[in-house]
Amino acid sequence: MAVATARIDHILLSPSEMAAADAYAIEHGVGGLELMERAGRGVARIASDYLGDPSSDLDDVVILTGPGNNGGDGYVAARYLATWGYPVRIMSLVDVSSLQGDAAAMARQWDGPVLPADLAVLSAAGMIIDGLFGAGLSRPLEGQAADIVQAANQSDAFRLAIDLPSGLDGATGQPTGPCFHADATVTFFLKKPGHLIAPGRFLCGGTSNIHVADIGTPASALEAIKPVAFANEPALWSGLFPHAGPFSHKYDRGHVLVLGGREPALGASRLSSLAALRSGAGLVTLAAPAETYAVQATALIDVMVRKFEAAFGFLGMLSDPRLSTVVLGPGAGVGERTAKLVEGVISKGRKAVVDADALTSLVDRLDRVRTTNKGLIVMTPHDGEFRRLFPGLPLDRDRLAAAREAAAQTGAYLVLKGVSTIVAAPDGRASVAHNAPAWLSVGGTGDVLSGIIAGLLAQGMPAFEAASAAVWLHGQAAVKAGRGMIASDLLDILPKVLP
Ligand SMILES: NC(=O)C1=CN([C@@H]2O[C@H](COP(=O)(O)OP(=O)(O)OC[C@H]3O[C@@H](n4cnc5c(N)ncnc54)[C@H](OP(=O)(O)O)[C@@H]3O)[C@@H](O)[C@H]2O)[C@@H](O)CC1
Ligand SMILES: Nc1ncnc2c1ncn2[C@@H]1O[C@H](COP(=O)(O)OP(=O)(O)O)[C@@H](O)[C@H]1O
Ligand SMILES: [K+]
Repeated sequence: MAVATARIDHILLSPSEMAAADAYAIEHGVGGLELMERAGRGVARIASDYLGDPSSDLDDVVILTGPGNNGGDGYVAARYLATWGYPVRIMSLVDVSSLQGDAAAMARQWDGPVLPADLAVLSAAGMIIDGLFGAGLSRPLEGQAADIVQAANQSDAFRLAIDLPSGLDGATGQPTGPCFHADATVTFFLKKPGHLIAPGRFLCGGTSNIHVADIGTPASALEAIKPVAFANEPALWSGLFPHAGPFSHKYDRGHVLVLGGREPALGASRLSSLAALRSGAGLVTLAAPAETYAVQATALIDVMVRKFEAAFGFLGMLSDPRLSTVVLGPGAGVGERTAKLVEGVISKGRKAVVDADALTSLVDRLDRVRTTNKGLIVMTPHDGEFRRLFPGLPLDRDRLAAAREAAAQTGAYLVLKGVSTIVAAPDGRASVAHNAPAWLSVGGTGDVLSGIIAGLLAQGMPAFEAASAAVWLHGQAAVKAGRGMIASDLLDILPKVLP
């Protein structure tokens, strides 16, 4: 399938990959000035959508321009908006004579007012468009740039960012220091990871206010760039999503084994078991530690419950080759006993979803997992678990890089949970979710997620797509559940969001 005809809008490009795409466009006959013309026109279009029709009582649109091409886009947007009848002024951070290349050429085409930086003007603006810095941001804002951004943030004006809010790192979604707080953002060709990874997504104005303008970059640019980051949307994984066919048998649809939890978290493994069934697994067995058997067998109707006394009893269940996928962790208890079970499952080559207590049990024991690994492992840490497992990785500075590095180090698929859950594969691919509502942060939802992942793995879905699909479905079910949701609500709603 040629990239040019495939759906591509879920692809994310880092700022350096975007620079390569721009260079490719220029090499292939789309001139730099033409790219900038289209970029600025795209910004003007979106700005006019937010502003409404031009009228004499509109407050000024102030376009902030900086030293690079982001400012060049600002000059183009100014020209279009003025032509369409909006009251526009440019406020330039730099002396216009210092501009170079395309930006200088676009500045020459602007014959309207150019003001020096003046914080008072900002407080009276109706809209502030940020063309200070975009993908070329190379250090934290300071001095006058920082003052302007802070004054813009305090104004009542609508704030629109060109490409990226100034001060936001497009690769990581982290502000590098002072940062423009946009109500909306217009970017070009494709989004960048920083548009989706929190807090970047919120600094850009939230998913529904992040717009992508087509500036003529040929999709064939992606063949050379070979993108490895994706927005977690159905286009990424729906082609591989398992669906029961007319002749499906329950054994074709996978059999998941869930390690049963212990007091006080017996419900955690029940949530995982039911989520695996809801996501389409044909059979689910919960392996209950003997003292919990009666409770679990009474509580569960759709899930089979088997009793075990010791590690060998649990691992002995895997003599049934149909038990292809195991969930380890929810409510399992932290310590050597759980670590041994994880090691045993992994050494038997089963697909393993390693979550919660099983992850904490692996702290300082990750090497054992690496050396016994014969199968496919998906780890689902939240920040606390991630920090304990991978203390050297830059979680606070760059979640995407941290998740990728953890996957590369362990050979496992990483699901780094949080506001914008990241799935990272050992081969470098990563997806960034942007659909989870804040009310998903309630006890037990992580257990549901690990069950969905296992259910999809058991049906043969490849791990990167299975984990990404599970994260998306989990978020989507939570959106549909609405505020006040509890983890078990997700089980009932899941069938309604399945593709
Ligand atoms: N063909 C294309 O490429 C297209 C590009 N497009 C647009 O171009 C934008 C990228 O343009 P760009 O590469 O010129 O970078 P931009 O963000 O304008 O700033 C770089 C300048 O800022 C400076 N600087 C950086 N940080 C700083 C700081 N904290 N404080 C002070 N200075 C700082 C930096 O200086 P330096 O790092 O070299 O010292 C350099 O001078 C992109 O976001 C999109 O809007 C579209 O038109 C589509 C076609
Ligand atoms: N602010 C938030 N917005 C959206 N999703 C969130 C937020 N905080 C947490 N989540 C999600 O909630 C789930 C919590 O999982 P986890 O921390 O494992 O909880 P538990 O162990 O209680 O099941 C994860 O899927 C995570 O991505
Ligand atoms: K900007």
